[in-house]
Amino acid sequence: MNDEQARLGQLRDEIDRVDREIMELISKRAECAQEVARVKMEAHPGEDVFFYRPEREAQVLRRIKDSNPGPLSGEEMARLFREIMSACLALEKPMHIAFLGPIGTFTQAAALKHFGHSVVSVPLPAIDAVFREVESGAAHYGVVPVENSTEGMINHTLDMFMSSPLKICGEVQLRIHHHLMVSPQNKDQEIVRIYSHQQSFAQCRQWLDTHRYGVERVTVSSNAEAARRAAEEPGTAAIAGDMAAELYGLEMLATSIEDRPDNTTRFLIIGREEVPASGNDKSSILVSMRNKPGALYQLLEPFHKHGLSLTRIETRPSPSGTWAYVFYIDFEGHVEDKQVSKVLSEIDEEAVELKRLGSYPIGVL
Ligand SMILES: O=C(O)C(=O)C[C@]1(C(=O)O)C=C[C@@H](O)C=C1
Repeated sequence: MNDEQARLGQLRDEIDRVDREIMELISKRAECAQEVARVKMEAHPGEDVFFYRPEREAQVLRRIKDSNPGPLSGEEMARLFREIMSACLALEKPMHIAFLGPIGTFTQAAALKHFGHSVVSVPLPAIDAVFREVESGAAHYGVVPVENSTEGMINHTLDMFMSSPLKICGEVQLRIHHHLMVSPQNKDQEIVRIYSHQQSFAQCRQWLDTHRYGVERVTVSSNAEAARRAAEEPGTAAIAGDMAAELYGLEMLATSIEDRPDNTTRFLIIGREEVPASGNDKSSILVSMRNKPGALYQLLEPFHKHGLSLTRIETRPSPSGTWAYVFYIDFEGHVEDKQVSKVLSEIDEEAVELKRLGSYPIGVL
């Protein structure tokens, strides 16, 4: 045995020993989670117990990120703990998560990033179907896209909140990388058609105009559907993400072709109950004001007066004649905070209608 082999042998023995310790500790943690489930059930016999605690998960992940000693990055360590917590929660109660499908979409990637892989993920064909699945109780939570840094708001999601009783329970951001991909059998063929979702075409417009000018672009219902078609049809390619490429065994012709290097989509987690404060939260509301001069000023003034940061304000057309404008507003803070309740009661005095969509932890991962 040479020096290298001897040294590698020692290090691998050490890794085996550490792995055993990690396994014992993870098992201990899983037993604690099982005990937590027993305590929750005993305290609420016969009731619908909420095993998933978004505020607690955000606190755990923040603590891990902040106290991580390295050499792994804080993000990487939090990702590992995300999966451990996901497996612990599945022991308490397997969670059903509805998302805008089909399998292989960026929304599924966002759902797994937020909840970890130990959930039952339920693909649905449309944003309103995700809302319905959660409203009916068939799924515990849902995941829907709400805004993209290149293309702006996903209005369909915003409009759903006007009529839905669901609450926003969390948010997750995903860096979106688009790739041009083909079936390995079609690799050397000329591409005459590219399939993708309309949002992805929009996010890759300049790249396409420069590198695939004149090739037919066909819009389909999702990136995963684009990948499925490219896998079957000779002479075609798809623009989609890593998950779809893997699912349909496609090969990349060009990677990360999005026009903006920071292309990011924000997704919302929707559920049936309100989330207690986690210590670093955001809130969302829908407000309709009377159609009179100074209405927007009246709406925004309480935020300034009480020192609350707005993170987004969007105007949407009213669904009925009585609503002149509907504003969708995100701001920092939780409804349990004194400042937030002051702002909301001041807005309530002036507004035609104020709908609290929920307070939820600012995305950690
Ligand atoms: O603290 C709880 O209430 C738990 O159920 C434990 C635990 C965890 O594994 O840390 C699991 C699931 C919850 O979503 C939050 C935390």
